[in-house]
Amino acid sequence: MSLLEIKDLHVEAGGREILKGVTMNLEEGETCVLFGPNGSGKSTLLSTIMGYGQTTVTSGKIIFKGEDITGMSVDQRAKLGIGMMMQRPPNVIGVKLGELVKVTAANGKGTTGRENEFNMQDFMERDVNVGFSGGEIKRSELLQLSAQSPDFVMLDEPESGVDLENIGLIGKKVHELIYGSEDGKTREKNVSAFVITHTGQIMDYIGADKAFVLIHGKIAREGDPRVILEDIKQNGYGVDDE
Ligand SMILES: Nc1ncnc2c1ncn2[C@@H]1O[C@H](COP(=O)(O)OP(=O)(O)OP(=O)(O)O)[C@@H](O)[C@H]1O
Repeated sequence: MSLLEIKDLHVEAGGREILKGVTMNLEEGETCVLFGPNGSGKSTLLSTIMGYGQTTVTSGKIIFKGEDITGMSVDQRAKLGIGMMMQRPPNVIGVKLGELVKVTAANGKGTTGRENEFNMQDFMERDVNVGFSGGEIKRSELLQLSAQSPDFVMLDEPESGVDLENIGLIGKKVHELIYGSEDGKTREKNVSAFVITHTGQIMDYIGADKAFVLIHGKIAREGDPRVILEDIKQNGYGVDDE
């Protein structure tokens, strides 16, 4: 059964059309990766599904769990079970990470008190994201997602900017978010996921069922993630700048 259906989605930002008719389907329990060159609209697609950011949907539809969510607010979408790890989340001055995690857990299905697992114990009294390094932001975003425990999780380049020591931690926590366990031996849940990756590194930690390639605001290709990744590594995206 389809969990997410995107139908001919057109999105504008800054007076320019960024998404030019995206149509795609994500099945329940499926993990999909999204490849594409810089500036092709990947983050815009994820933010538009989340309902976050300064973009305008000019036409098309986003259907989640059979419901048209195109015009819904971010918090309505979060309540329906959508969660997102942003590439560059905003600083939230005056709100401590610990407070945010508590509120998120109260509205979601996850739990609090897990900061040690994410190596975030020294950050709970700090304002959200203020002065956090790139890797610290990733761990903080994952901690918040674990408190929300969404049914559908979108991750915008979870491995980018993460050092070699922390990549294992991030990979395990992403695995846990999707399957309910860190080690991959047991599957307590099967959350659906949509993950942007340039390198495919995160695929060492999660089983990707399908890949999409977004080029110039359109899905140019769909298929086996490993075949597509290998092809991109060998041949590039084969596109010129517009
Ligand atoms: N609010 C905005 N105003 C103007 N332009 C925008 C806005 N948001 C996004 N864009 C533009 O839309 C294009 C797509 O951006 P987006 O961040 O979605 O690309 P991406 O595929 O995620 O790129 P990358 O791989 O570099 O992260 C870019 O050219 C970006 O500058």
